[in-house]
Amino acid sequence: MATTKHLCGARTVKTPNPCFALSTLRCQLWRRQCLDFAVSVGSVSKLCRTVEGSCRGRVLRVSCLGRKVEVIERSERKDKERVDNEITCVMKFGGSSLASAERMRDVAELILSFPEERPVIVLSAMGKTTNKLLLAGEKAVSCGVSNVTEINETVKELDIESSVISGHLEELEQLLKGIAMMKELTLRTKDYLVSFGECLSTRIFAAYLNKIGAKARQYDAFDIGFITTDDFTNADILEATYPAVAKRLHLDWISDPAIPIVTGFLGKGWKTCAVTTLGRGGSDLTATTIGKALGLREIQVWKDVDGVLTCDPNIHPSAKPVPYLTYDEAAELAYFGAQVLHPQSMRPARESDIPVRVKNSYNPKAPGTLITRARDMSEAELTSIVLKRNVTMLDIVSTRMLGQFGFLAKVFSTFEELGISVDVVATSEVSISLTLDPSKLWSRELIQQASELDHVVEELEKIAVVNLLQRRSIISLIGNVERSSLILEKVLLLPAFE
Ligand SMILES: Nc1ncnc2c1ncn2[C@@H]1O[C@H](COP(=O)(O)OP(=O)(O)O)[C@@H](O)[C@H]1O
Ligand SMILES: N[C@@H](CC(=O)OP(=O)(O)O)C(=O)O
Repeated sequence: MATTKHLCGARTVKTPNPCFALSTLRCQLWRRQCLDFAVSVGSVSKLCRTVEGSCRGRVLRVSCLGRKVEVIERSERKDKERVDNEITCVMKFGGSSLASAERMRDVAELILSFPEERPVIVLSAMGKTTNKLLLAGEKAVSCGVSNVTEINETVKELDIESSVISGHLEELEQLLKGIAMMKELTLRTKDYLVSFGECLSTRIFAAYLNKIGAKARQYDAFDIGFITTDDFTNADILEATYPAVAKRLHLDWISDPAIPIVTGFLGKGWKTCAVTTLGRGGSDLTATTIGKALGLREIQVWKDVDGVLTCDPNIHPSAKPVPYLTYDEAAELAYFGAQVLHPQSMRPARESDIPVRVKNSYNPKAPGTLITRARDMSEAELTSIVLKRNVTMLDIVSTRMLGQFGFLAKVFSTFEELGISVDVVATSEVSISLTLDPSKLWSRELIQQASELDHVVEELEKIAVVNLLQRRSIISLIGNVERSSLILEKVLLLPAFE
């Protein structure tokens, strides 16, 4: 049974007429950041009856009786209680699912095969478009402009008006000419350049859905409220994104329902207002952010594998799907190198407790992996093995005597001052070995990286002997921490380690 409780402060609003009551209520809801719900209340204000809708994961009911407006929060969310026609889930399709015109058709068919769902669709760039755009940018710097013609082929094959993307293709050509002229490709320009991948794929897909009679509307994430830091190529999503995205998608949905097709990976820097990207694979994060913003029932990420696997299938082809994971396990897995999910993508899902399902767009019948807050760990030992390559490692040995205090504090304050993120740490009293987060280092220019590393070593050499080791790897075992001794025992007894 769902329990009900009054929303404190907005319980009863006595006003001269119901419309006035509703506008007062709307103000209160706006102040509480219940933006999407405030909008839906606005749209039914003329009916002045009872309306129920979800807002940031909460189900709210508003009853209007004459001059009284009552707001009730239903604390238990139940599917059957959801308002008819509400958006139900987000479905994200990555480049691996959208490699060709034929794949676009399959994905459209897949989406329409779930008539009970009313999804928001998040798309990455088609196939390897992001890499190709980066390559085109680098070529433009060194030897002039190259052609990006494959997209035109897709448009032809799907029988879509070329005008859908012609403006963007012209803009892309101009940009490449600009890069060739300047002989410079900054991080900011790189983000603008790769954004064409998602801007084009979403426009093509929305046009195709509309052509086959499924009403769809294309959105650029940077235009609907995805506000980020200005860290080009590795931006973080800011809190203001949630209410803004919820408001925009909800408003459009209730006034003129159409399947929203949103660009993954992209945002808008809050200071520069320039296009930013969320780090490679960032469309997963776009999907979970939309899930949290709209308080959806489920977030689905559709890949080219049967879910999260026990290891990278490119390393071990007989890797098996893992049926259940917790948000924490999935985040660790992603952070320590499993390419299948973006490292930050679990955060919005965990914060709003929305299940994430990893599915295979090439094999939709496979159950995939369900990621939730908790799972039955009674049988769990080792869940997955992950490899992270290209790691920089530092061995730092104190030059001071044993028993002197403050050594570790000095080491970590050096990293803090230089703004460098530390990954894995092993310590003894006079020595410390640590690895540096490659994603944070990759986001900077190579020259800058090298000089930053030199600077770290220089600073640390004031208190220690430092050995810098590059191109190392970390192998992580993701499993039940309560059984870590057992797992380590098994690992260390493997023949390869004998
Ligand atoms: N532990 C793992 N489980 C599943 N896939 C993995 C794992 N480690 C690496 N991968 C690779 O990740 C790929 C899927 O991720 P990705 O290419 O980012 O998909 P998409 O482009 O659809 O977002 C798989 O094709 C697989 O090769
Ligand atoms: N297109 C971007 C963003 C992304 O999320 O891609 P994918 O979903 O294909 O990993 C990239 O290649 O990084």
